[in-house]
Amino acid sequence: ARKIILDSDPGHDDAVAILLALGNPNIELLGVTTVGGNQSLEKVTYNARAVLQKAHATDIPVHAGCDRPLVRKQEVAASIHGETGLDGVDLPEPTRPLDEGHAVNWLIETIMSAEPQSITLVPTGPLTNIAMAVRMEPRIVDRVKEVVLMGGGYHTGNWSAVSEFNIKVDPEAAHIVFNESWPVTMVGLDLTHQALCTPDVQQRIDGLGTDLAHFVSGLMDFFRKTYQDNQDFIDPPVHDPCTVAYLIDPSVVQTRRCPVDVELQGDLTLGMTVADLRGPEPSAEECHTQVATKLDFEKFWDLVTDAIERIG
Ligand SMILES: Nc1ccc([C@@H]2N[C@H](CO)[C@@H](O)[C@H]2O)cc1
Ligand SMILES: [Ca+2]
Repeated sequence: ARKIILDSDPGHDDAVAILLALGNPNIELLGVTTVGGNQSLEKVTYNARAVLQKAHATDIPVHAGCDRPLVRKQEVAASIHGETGLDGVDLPEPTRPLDEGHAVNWLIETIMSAEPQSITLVPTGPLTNIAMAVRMEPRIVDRVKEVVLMGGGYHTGNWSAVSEFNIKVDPEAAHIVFNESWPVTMVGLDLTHQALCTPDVQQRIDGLGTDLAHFVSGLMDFFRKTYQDNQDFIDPPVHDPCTVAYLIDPSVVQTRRCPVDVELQGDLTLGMTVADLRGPEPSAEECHTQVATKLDFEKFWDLVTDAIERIG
């Protein structure tokens, strides 16, 4: 199984990413680290613990990380995820205490003590923790198998005309992550806006009939409402689990190898992930970054539904 660490800011779609990682047998979730993003660090950390509790996964460690971006002031997405960061459902009280120690230290220790190339980093929030880890221990870059992150977009934005929330709230951190030599797969909005939780999809999940299934359906009800009210979508795009789905079955997500860098200076373009799609596709030796382009909608939702069913 593919060993992964989810660095997240739950968040309705982060919650689904956690469940997909827990429920799919091809993924071994080593732990969850949290970062301030969709809501405050305190709130997203509680949410991560509560989602794991909901899935009876109290063996999974949760470490809290950075509570704000490296340079800029914190910006949350309460308009989308609500005041708690996971509005719309009742959360169980976590029984597992928050794990001791800062997430950045745990990330470094875990990666440096593991078999080289055995751990995949899956960030689904702002990249503050990952950037800090790289600066504290540069050797993790060569030991991590790859980074598959939800963030950015090469032809669209959601927090400005051209930039995506996870990148825009901490563009300096993203610049660090994209410019290290490790393999980076950017699962951006171009891909994740295809991962719509349509009423049919939601009914299929709800129809599993379990408490967890109804919980996920409740998350989607709230997410649909905020996406309709604030982003002019009919159905909510469930961004974060697209990263895990790609790791489970690469055929679910088509990719295109290309240089990607992050804008730090632009007035209009701050946080934009600029992908150079011109010319022939470079090789992996020439270019360490690739972007996700096309989702296999049916396969994706099969994986999500199957994972929820397996958790029970
Ligand atoms: N409008 C909006 C803002 C932030 C997010 C969160 N940031 C990423 C998508 O921009 C996902 O990780 C999701 O958790 C989703 C929608
Ligand atoms: Ca997220």
